[in-house]
Amino acid sequence: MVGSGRVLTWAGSAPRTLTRSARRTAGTPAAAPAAVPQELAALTDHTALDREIAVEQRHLDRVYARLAELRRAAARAERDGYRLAKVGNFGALVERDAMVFHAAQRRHVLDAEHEGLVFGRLDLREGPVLHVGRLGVRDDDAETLVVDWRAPAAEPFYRATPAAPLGVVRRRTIQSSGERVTRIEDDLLDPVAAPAEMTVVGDGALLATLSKATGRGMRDIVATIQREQDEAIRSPASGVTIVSGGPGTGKTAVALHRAAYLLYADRSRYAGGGILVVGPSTVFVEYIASVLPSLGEETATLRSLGTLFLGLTSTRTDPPEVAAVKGSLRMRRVLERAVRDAVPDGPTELRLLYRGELLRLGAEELTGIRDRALSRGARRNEVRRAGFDGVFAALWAQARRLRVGRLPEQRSFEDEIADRPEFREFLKAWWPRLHPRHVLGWLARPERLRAYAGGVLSRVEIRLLTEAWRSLDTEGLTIADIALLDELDALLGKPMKPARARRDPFQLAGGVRELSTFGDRQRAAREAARQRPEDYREYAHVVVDEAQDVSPMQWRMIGRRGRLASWTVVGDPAQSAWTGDPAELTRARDQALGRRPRHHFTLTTNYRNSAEIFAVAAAEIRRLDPELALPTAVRSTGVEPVQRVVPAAELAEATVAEVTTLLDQVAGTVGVITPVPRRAEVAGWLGERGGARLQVVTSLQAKGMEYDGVLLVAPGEIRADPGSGVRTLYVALSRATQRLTTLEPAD
Ligand SMILES: Nc1ncnc2c1ncn2[C@@H]1O[C@H](COP(=O)(O)OP(=O)(O)OP(=O)(O)O)[C@@H](O)[C@H]1O
Repeated sequence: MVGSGRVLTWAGSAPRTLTRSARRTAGTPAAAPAAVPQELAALTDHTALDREIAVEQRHLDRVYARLAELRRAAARAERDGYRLAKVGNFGALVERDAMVFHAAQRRHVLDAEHEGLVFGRLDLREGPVLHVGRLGVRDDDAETLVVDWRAPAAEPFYRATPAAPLGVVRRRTIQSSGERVTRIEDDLLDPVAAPAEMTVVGDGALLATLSKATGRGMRDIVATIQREQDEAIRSPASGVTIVSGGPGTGKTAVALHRAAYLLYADRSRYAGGGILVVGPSTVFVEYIASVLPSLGEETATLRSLGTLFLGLTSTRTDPPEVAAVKGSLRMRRVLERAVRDAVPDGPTELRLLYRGELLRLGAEELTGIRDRALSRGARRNEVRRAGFDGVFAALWAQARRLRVGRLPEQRSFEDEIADRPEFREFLKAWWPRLHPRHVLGWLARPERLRAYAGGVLSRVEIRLLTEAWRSLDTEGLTIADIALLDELDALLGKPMKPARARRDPFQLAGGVRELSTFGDRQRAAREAARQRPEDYREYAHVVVDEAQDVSPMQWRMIGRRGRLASWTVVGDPAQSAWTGDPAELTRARDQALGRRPRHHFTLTTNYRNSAEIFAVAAAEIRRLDPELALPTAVRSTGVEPVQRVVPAAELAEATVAEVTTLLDQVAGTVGVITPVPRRAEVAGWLGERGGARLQVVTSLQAKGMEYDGVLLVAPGEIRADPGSGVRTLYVALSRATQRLTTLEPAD
């Protein structure tokens, strides 16, 4: 494994029985395969490979036979268990629990995890051989057939290196298709302890995996997690785990595997409370959506920053300079002023004829009543009643001052007025129940924005917002607007509703555990996730991906959902498009994460890009910071990126031609990355070409994405943005696994 050093490098997948001299090569760290030494190449022996595959096949056959048995036993045990439960006492319930749990757990997970069930083997200095897989399986005499990848016993599979073999002599990665072993890849970690007959085969599992074509969705990396990644995945459950590293270092993969690890380590806490995974865009969330289900975990909630608030979906991005204003903490002050203001076009006075006298409240009095009701941080939707009471009190005082004849008791006076439809209409129009979207609409009125933002935002910033919100009604919300809506929601508050107790799906009343099987628990966790209200905020764990692009206002939005949570935060500052105040960003982030202890991890190897592609991306970011520590790309393909300049008039034609070439050259996906304003135009040029293999995204949507081939259209326009152009271009240049072409239009 990378970082642990390749032990032997083989031509093709030919196996080799170790010789003394070969063993001595173990422990030489090398990120990419070296040339095959002559002396070793001579030892190529296909029979040895077949023999090793046959050994693993025998084990796999045992595992699947045992699983079939367990499934049958589980069905039987469940039937018997339910019969027992009919006895109806607590003891019977507990017995049923014990009876069916283990077998049903295996049965359920087997259904989800059939493919690639066993993927690893450890030959240890001492003790029996261990096989590692997607779930744990024991034989009927309690012998361990497979260890769950998340169990402590599996740790050496990910952590052992030649320098610190942790008792592992040989680590083997096993690939299979259905129930058949198709390939094995070995690392010899402790050659001195290796018995003479030990065989070591393969090119190394990691490189074999990385060379596979990219699909539309991200894959899990459970079979090839690297040591530094494993340390982050298994870091303590509490507090905040912060993972940083350059492009392609597996930050997203680590974050998702960590979520699966936490669900394994403490299922009732994390499945019950819920895990929220936040990514930058809907395109990205779709891309990562299959990873957790492929690990047998379906209960996490995946959201993009544009879909975190009350079922709204926004995919539009603002230009960086506008996003910087909308994301600034100063917007809080602007929004606070807005929520205290009078409703636009609402009534400015109240006139009521009461027993021949005119009762009148003017604008000033009404404002005074509103201000008093809203004092001390009261939330507008929650204190409507106080506002109404203020109006009643003012009218009553006036009626008394005017000595209205036959004035009844105050209570009857109020009842009489409250019965009047025109009065009720007034109250509704004067103090309506407000949705955050209403108030955002007020901000889109230039005169109101100027009033709210005066002294808080600069004139330039106010102009930027005015321009941006001019199209609010026609083009809809942007991703940055969603955090403003969430802030407004917090400021406005909710109208009071009677509290409804939440049922804990993991417990029966009286503390008796109702749900006894793993299947039941999984279903209950899914059910709990479904039952969560739209604005659920009590997540047990929050994962923030591409954290470098979360604005201060967005940190506040996410923070509201993670007050009770532990956190995993992954990102790379060098890829940030944030051009606002960095101090604000730190402040908002620290506030969201609170004082929980922090655990920092840095990933240093780029698994995505070929070395040739990453060299181009690295040169771009070095324009900003020549000293920046960058990851090392592990694979070299020998294919240099293509950089073309074409006359602007020929850009469409060249785009179509280059995309066609890339679709031919790579087996997997092709991404076309464009400057934000050009996406629709470029997508139009390409039409239906490439089908599901082709995706056209903006440079901002490209965050976190990965394609086998990338065509980058007009990179110079992306770079030209003075705030974050170079960083955004760095992101775009680091999306490809195999081929990268850039097309620059020339004037
Ligand atoms: N240990 C591993 N084994 C196999 N593949 C891996 C491993 N680690 C990462 N990868 C692959 O490398 C690619 C990049 O991983 P990922 O997207 O998680 O990186 P990232 O650090 O989040 O990148 P970026 O910051 O550029 O968005 C993915 O295809 C992932 O599956």
